[in-house]
Amino acid sequence: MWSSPISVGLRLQILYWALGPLELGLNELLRASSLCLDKALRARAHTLIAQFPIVFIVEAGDGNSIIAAPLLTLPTQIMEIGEKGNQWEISTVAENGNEAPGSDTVNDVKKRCWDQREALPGEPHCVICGRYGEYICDETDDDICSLECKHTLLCRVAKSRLPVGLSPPTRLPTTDECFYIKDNDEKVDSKSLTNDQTELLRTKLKINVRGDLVPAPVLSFNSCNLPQKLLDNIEAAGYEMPTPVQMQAIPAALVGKSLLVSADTGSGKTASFLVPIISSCSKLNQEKFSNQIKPLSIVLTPTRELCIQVEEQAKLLGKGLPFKTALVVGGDPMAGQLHRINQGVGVIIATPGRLIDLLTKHDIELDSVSILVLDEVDLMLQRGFHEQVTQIFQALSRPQVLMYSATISKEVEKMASSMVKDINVVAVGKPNKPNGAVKQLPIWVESKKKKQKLFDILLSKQHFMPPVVVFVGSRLGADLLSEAVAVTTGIKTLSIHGEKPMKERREIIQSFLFGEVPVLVATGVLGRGIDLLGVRQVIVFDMPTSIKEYVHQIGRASRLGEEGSAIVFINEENKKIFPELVDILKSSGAPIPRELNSRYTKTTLPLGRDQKKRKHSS
Ligand SMILES: Nc1ncnc2c1ncn2[C@@H]1O[C@H](COP(=O)(O)OP(=O)(O)OP(=O)(O)O)[C@@H](O)[C@H]1O
Repeated sequence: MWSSPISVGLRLQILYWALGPLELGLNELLRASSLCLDKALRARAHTLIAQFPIVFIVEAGDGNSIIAAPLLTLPTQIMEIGEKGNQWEISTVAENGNEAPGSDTVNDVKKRCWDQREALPGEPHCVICGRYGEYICDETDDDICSLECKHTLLCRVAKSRLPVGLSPPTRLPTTDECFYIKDNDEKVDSKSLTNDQTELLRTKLKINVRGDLVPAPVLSFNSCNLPQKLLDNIEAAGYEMPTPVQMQAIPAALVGKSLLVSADTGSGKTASFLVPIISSCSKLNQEKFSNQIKPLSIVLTPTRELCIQVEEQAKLLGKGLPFKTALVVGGDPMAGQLHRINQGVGVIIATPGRLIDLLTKHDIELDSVSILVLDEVDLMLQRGFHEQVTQIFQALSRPQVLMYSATISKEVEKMASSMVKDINVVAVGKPNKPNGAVKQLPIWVESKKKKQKLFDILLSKQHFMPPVVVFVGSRLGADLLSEAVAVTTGIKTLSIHGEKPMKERREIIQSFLFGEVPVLVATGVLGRGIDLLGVRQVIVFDMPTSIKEYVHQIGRASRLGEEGSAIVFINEENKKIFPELVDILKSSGAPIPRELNSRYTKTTLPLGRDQKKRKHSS
């Protein structure tokens, strides 16, 4: 056991680095301070330790009494920070995943999750944290590692039994790949990372980058030279640390790179373009163009709902800064939108059709627009939107272009590169795959039995996890199904689709998010980008015709890596997407229904010799 006291009163910092086998000098380490005694942070840190070999370096806030040096030679250490009298005590509690020598907790029931060791291959895993599942929870018969995880498990079970309409679950910490850093004084200078270190960091964060001179990822919002007010707003929004896509995209966008970014649904892509926009606009407004009344940036999204949501987030992050927003969507009066733009705005958030309408009917100068964002870019470059987007693009004078989606194909990449020269590609995680936190449960259901199956699920205490979004393929279908659900099950249900007036759509989403209505039947209008906090279950009643839309729809069941589930109805009518669906299900480790498997095998396996002959002779 190694320990060292630090006098209370000194601000403590935890510096850490996912080192792997690499050895770095202290000066080369990323500097990142954080409130090390915060319980949630410690829990998260321990999760990180479970994933990577990490060195924790602890130093006092005055920067002098660095006690990290001896640790650098020990690549995997787990440190505990505790209070003793008026001293903080720091001790090694584990090394390389084993109990630390002298630990007296070996035979006791483990209290906390991080007291438990990693599970070896073949050993039982804790259903909550994945560590060694040393105990069995009597109430549920699940393997668990500690009292702490037992408590979490029982809370979850209790929550899943809550009656319909109660408040949505609280947020869990962000994904494990996220690093918590909150350095108050010292700025992390990513330029000081060597190429090898940058590569290592990107590998750890599953970031892939193509293009020239893309800056290294940052581990903290504080490292981005953002206006202090913006940093305050980020903190007030509860963003303790950047998500991986934000770590890479924010610094790259801030140096003016045009980007094509793909990352999982619910991984924080919106803030990764809003933060650079707000930063540049408010700096411009403050420093040079205090009287600037021309719009400085444009965000285009495919739906009104998404525009509203992006504007809300922009307002939240831009609060108190010289940065105004204008929402330009159909359904709201154009005069008000025009008036707002003429007052001078930092960003116009618009659907392409309405913006073109506004531009053709009124004289709006866009020559000051320096950033254009295409959210859900794969959809924006598809027929229907492509022409409008090109028209808007041509009205601008060579802006920096930031394009985002969870699904970006090679074809979209080609189109993006032909539209914008020297575009840099940033891909976080596995491209075009569903968010791994969403458990997919495909069920083979014949079309005429789908309604009954849905009612059964909604009436089942075990399977119904409100609030639930049910995705259907048509507007009429949405209305009819929502009515049928309400009548048959007695559960309050509403429908939402593009034919309903804007005001009504807003109210429906609100009552759903407030828990007044536990089931919402929606068309694709809610399929992309919408951040339905609290929704952990999606039912895909009508399988969309494209696998991309499927990935987006089931993505509504998880935000920032929180676990969710998607029950998916499939049958013969979806055969066009069987190959892609099977591929997605296989790569996600999801079960594949027998009927799907046999049909897929029939349609995709190369013909055997006999079959070929028969085919030839017929
Ligand atoms: N750094 C952060 N820390 C904590 N929460 C965050 C952070 N960044 C974003 N969020 C929250 O995470 C949620 C998901 O973010 P967002 O909607 O931007 O995801 P997305 O990647 O755009 O998803 P989709 O592909 O579904 O549109 C939002 O509620 C957002 O407020």
